[in-house]
Amino acid sequence: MQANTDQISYLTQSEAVKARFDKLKQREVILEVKNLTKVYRGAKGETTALKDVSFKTHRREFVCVIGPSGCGKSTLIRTLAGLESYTSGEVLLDGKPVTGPGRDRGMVFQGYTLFPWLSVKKNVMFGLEMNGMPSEEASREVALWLELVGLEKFANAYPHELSGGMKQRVAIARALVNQPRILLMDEPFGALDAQTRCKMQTHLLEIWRNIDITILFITHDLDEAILLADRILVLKAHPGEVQELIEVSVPRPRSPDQLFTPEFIATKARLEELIHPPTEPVDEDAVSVPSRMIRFVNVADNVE
Ligand SMILES: Nc1ncnc2c1ncn2[C@@H]1O[C@H](COP(=O)(O)OP(=O)(O)OP(=O)(O)O)[C@@H](O)[C@H]1O
Repeated sequence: MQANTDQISYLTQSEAVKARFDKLKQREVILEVKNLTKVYRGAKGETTALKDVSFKTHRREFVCVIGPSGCGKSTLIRTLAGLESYTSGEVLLDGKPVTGPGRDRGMVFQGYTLFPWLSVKKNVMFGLEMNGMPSEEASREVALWLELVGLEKFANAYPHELSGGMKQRVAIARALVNQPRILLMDEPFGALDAQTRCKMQTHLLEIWRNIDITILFITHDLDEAILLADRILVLKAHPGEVQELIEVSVPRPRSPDQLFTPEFIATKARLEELIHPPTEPVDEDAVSVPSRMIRFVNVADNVE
């Protein structure tokens, strides 16, 4: 693939992309986060994980959240899921405050969270049955969602018989079967190999195109964020604050073939600039490589 080196600004939008954003912003707001602040108080003192974070997500919008380690991505998604309390601010779903977990939010995590003792079908049915849906009806519902994620032939398989990508497809079906208003995804493809990850990204876009779902997706991978998102929320760390909410100018439909287009390159350069600024303060997780390495074995030959 040849890189297209024509330089454009990441802010430049074609007429079609601009028209799409204009339309998107007219859609109803599904999620509104207003001045969200979360302070953890522990033995070592206070940590402001999120400070005055504000943004809106429109119906059927795909928003990715990126930022350096410790910028509060997990805290944000856990708060939106209702699994974490917040110190101040507001989280509104369809205009109503989020006060705890609810079926209106579906969750998909990086770790495989399927019940190993249940079949694929039973894993997806679990939530419906817990909510009192009769088995026969739940079974019919599940069949539709398994078809959507391409796993209808694996309904009776058990999680240990599935690949990592297939397990995540089950997790997506399980989250969607409750027909949530928003799907919250915390690095769902982070544990997959590069090829499976790429297939899953394409598959997720296909699902998103076909159903009425709004997605908030956390990732460390800049290419993944650009490939998937309408807008990318960039957070900075210590404290976790919004740096920029970027409208991705890469036209849809998206595919990995766009990786070297001017829009993609310009957006990625901007994200790199925000996440790895030249005068970056000391990163607490950075591992420094010692200039001289201790040898633990007395080998006669050098390997290179
Ligand atoms: N339970 C907790 N108690 C105290 N501090 C916490 C707790 N959970 C997170 N933090 C702190 O809050 C900040 C944000 O953490 P969080 O895990 O949300 O960041 P993150 O962006 O998801 O990080 P990573 O990308 O490394 O997973 C960090 O400084 C972290 O040390």
